[in-house]
Amino acid sequence: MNNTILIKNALILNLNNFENKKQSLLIKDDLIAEIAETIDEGNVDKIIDAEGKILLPGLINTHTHLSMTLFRGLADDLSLDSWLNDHIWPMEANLNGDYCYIGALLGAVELIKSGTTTFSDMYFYMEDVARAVEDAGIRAVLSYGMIDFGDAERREAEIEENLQLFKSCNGMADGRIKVFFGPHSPYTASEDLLIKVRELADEYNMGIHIHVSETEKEINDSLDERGLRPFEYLEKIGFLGPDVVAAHCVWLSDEEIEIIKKHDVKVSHNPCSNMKLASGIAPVSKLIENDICVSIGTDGASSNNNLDLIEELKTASLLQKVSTLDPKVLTSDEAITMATIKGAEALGLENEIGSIEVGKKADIILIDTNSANMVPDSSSLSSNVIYSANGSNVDTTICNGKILMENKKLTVLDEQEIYDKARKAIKELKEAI
Ligand SMILES: N[C@@H](CCSC[C@H]1O[C@@H](n2cnc3c(=O)[nH]cnc32)[C@H](O)[C@@H]1O)C(=O)O
Ligand SMILES: [Zn+2]
Repeated sequence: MNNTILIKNALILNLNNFENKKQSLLIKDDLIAEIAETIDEGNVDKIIDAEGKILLPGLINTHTHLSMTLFRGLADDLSLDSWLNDHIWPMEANLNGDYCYIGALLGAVELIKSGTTTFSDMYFYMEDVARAVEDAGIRAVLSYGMIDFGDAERREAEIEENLQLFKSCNGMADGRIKVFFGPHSPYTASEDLLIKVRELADEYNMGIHIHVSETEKEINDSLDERGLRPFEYLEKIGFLGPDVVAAHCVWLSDEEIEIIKKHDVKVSHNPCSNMKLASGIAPVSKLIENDICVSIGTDGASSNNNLDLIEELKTASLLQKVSTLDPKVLTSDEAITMATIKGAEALGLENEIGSIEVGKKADIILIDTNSANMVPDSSSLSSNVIYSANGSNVDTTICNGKILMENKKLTVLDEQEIYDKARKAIKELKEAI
């Protein structure tokens, strides 16, 4: 017996279809089954009237630390170095699986409410994050953040932990969960760790999620230590490939842009985190000019401080315009692709998600234009979404054919209960310091 949902009168914002034409879309089980001007309403289980609403693919956030919602507002106005070493890492020392589960659920509430259906995460206690993903109904790529600082024993344990996560969670939750390797960065993971990860990623056909070239300090330290910039070093040790998603990529030489292009490395751009930690401005328009796949990420809620991907896209666009003094760069159409098809490509999921096409997974959101900040209707749907809207204009969120929010009401998660538990968790974590 199929579960069918008909969405009618929707303005579909698709990659090749930036038109204002009302259409209907039929969901059968977890898939988009039909898109047409009209679809027969008989025999469908549920009808959603999307009059005045823009329909687009569920958004894809390619760099998060979801459980860090617990540390939102904990330590603001600091550099990355001090923020991590003096504040975040001491707090993280007291985390456990239950705290990470509740932090991930809080993150999931925020993602669903702001229209993100897929996120790529790197953190600890990832089996518990997987449990939260399963319960919340969203889609995720999960990696365990591996750090060895050159310690061989720690290296073995970290790799084992990530492999264990792969074995226990890859394909879990009706295929909504996929597992990647998560070597934290070239400054916290040793050359031996990175080389081993490359070998295992090839063996297990797993992607790799890593932070690269986030701050100027990272570049200078890398030059001091090895005489090479981070991407030059990663290329030299044979680490790079099309399965690598590099978060940040702020400090890049022209030669490194060539290296990224040559190895088809995927970039996750995180403008709010880069601005807040004063890390710098990633040369995104230059990367796009070079046909490099640039996706979008929020980073953790503790360096952002929210997970609103529409706000992130607007920031990305405006930041490129002001830094190049060219208003034509990073248009709203390009911004939409960063959170949809480019995000899917970055995660190797382009055949499943990232666009509204028959046969793809039914990961769909509706944005209500009947809101003060979206009236009158812009001639371009993407302009109205990127420049005028924010996550709170998202009205309906569907993932894998299941409705997770309708008319701004969550259908699966109990948000008040989650807020209360998250407040209690952070209180306990602060007391433990
Ligand atoms: N197994 C590791 C866990 C690493 S999880 C990933 C780490 O990335 C940290 N993190 C969050 N945002 C950033 C960032 O922007 N740059 C670098 N690290 C970050 C986060 O706090 C967490 O410690 C360990 O034993 O420490
Ligand atoms: Zn990060």
